[in-house]
Amino acid sequence: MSVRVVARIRPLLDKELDKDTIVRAESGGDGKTMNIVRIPNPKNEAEEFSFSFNGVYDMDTTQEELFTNEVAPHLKSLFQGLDVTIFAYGVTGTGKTHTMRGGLKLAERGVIPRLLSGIYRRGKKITKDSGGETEVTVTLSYYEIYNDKVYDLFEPPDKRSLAGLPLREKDGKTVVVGLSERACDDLKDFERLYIEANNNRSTAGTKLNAQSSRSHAILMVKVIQTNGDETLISTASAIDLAGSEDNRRTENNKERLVESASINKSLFVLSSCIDAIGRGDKRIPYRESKMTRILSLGQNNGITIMILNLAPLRSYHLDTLSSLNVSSRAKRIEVREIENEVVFTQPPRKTASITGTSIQRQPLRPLANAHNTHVNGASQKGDKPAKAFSVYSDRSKPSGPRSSGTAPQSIRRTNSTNKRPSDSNPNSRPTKMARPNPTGVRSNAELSAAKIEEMIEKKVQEALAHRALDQPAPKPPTDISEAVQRRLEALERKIESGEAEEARAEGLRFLLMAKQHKERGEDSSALKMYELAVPFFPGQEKLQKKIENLRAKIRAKREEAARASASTIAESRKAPATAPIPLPSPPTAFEAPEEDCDSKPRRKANADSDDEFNGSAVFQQEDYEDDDSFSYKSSKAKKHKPSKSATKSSLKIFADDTDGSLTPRTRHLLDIVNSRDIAMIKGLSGVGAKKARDLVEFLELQNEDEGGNVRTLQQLIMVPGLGKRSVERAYEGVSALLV
Ligand SMILES: Nc1ncnc2c1ncn2[C@@H]1O[C@H](COP(=O)(O)OP(=O)(O)OP(=O)(O)O)[C@@H](O)[C@H]1O
Repeated sequence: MSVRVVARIRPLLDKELDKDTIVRAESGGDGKTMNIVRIPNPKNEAEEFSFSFNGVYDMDTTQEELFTNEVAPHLKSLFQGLDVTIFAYGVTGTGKTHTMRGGLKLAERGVIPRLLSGIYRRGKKITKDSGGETEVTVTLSYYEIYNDKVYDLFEPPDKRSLAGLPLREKDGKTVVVGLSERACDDLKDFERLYIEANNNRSTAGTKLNAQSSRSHAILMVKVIQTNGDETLISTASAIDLAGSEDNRRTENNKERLVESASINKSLFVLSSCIDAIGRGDKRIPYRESKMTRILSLGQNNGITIMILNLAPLRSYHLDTLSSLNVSSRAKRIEVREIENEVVFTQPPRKTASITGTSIQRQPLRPLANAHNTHVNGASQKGDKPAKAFSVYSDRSKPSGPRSSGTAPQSIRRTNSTNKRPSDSNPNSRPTKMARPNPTGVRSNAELSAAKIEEMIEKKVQEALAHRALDQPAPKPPTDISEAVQRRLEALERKIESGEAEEARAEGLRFLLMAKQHKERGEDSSALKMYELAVPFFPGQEKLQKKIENLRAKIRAKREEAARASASTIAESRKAPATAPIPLPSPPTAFEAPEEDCDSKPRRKANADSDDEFNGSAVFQQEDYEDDDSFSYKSSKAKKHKPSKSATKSSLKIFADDTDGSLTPRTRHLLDIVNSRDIAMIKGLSGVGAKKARDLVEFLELQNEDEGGNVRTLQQLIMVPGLGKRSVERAYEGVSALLV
């Protein structure tokens, strides 16, 4: 089944009543159902474009009509085990939040409260029809993606960590690690939780919308049906995306601009994903933004409904065309309608009990289609400690009075391997816990896994607090085992280096994207990416210069385009039009419209060429010579000054690089790497899941025209995060396989 795409045109607001409207809904072939949106060609008002959708809702459509037609029919499928994803997409101020959340009055309630109401009603009916044998429970997770960071909306903002919650791929699904989950028994519960959580959402007034969402908000409603020892879990996700905005119209200040650039970037990636899926590309750039990773359009099973929100106003003309264009392409995305399977519960493990209630360790299990890892931790507000650092924490949380007993405690998915949770969870580190304790101070076996995690988290908090105070962290307590101690130290080291590295890597990603946009001739997008890179490289004069040059170039292009269009109009007044005006390719949500008429890929050979990125034009050599995350990209510079690791490598395995001929082993290793198949890559010795993901992410950022592939082992060791030792180990592993 394809993604169902419906468009909704919002009415004029009071302040807009005198404004010109240009968007119309029309019925298609049968003369009854509205499924066409019409909008004039901005270059020739006499001509109209039409876009067809699975449904079109005009200005008079009520909240109830939209829900009844588009969402209610899928409630049955949800209870049959299908996941349902509904997301609102559109330019800022077009009514996404109104559609998804709506107002407080009954008639104004949006898709989300109506969805919950429908779920409770159906759940009660199922329980009643089964004579009370089937129990239906509902849990909620709610998070936002703000500036490409994930934050739990059930946590107050002051408890957020700077880095946000990490994402992990698990069994082909993206999960948010450390996200809380709340039991939600009825609509009253829901309203309380939802209103409270929405207060934590990042919104702000902009010129285009007095209460503009500055983040993408994702509500996950998990429906758990239990009958004896059988459990069926399905998830309804309701997503209110932030709106794309043209910053020449928003008059956004610096902070809003950063948010806006991040919003626009993620929406641009979404439209690139839609394009890539439409073209049938092998690689879809999901990983370039967290939102697209989570949304996983075309990869998620179940039912997906995209609601395109439109404003009818002329002032939105180009933006409206852009979003019409993106969403009409989304219609072609196929989604597999696969139901979740019924699974059998297993008795709770006795050892997992800490507080008297039975609490199971299950942070990273592939549970349902949840993005959530605390399946049974339907925690109450205030239970959760401040998260200043995101560690894998499967520490059981004390259940609040309401939460205990509401969410099932021991649900297992059959699509996970038939292992016990701790077996399939790499973070539970059972081997470390089982190590003998040479100090004899305290046996590891006496520590529960949850206790260890608690100690680690406490330690991490302490380290962070001391770092903030610029004081050395205190010596660790002596009553912990050596294994735990080693892990604590490793974590501390990670904290020390992690944040800076993460920030640098993010900055470099923006630079790389800028380069790619520039090479495609998309100067406005390139400019945005350079601007996004600025906070990561403060005071870089060359970067500033680059931005200024690009701005000047865009300005010059606009002036030239204006002159050209003025002369075309003059010409056309002289001569009658004979040929039809070709359908322009509307700008993407991210592109400045002016570029659209001239967005063909082209290469420049002037001084402004991005080839500078391969040398030190933007950054002085000393700025990045220690930065191996940048060194691979500086391949040309490296030719002149090979890295120490490259020149000094005495290893025989690197010898076959030099004469250009590759041994079968090297070729085999590079084939695995270039396959970009994470499962295969992480199977290499010395390359874990994280390195595999980073490697694939890195490869995806490489330009196709630069080859896009790693061709030698020397290049492979220069890939950020790998290094010589990992490559040697991977090579040795391949050797062992081939021997
Ligand atoms: N169908 C509708 N009926 C009545 N008012 C609407 C409708 N759709 C939107 N509005 C009003 O339009 C304004 C903008 O809507 P909303 O905040 O939902 O836009 P948005 O697309 O979520 O914007 P942003 O992306 O900036 O968050 C609000 O005042 C909202 O109440």
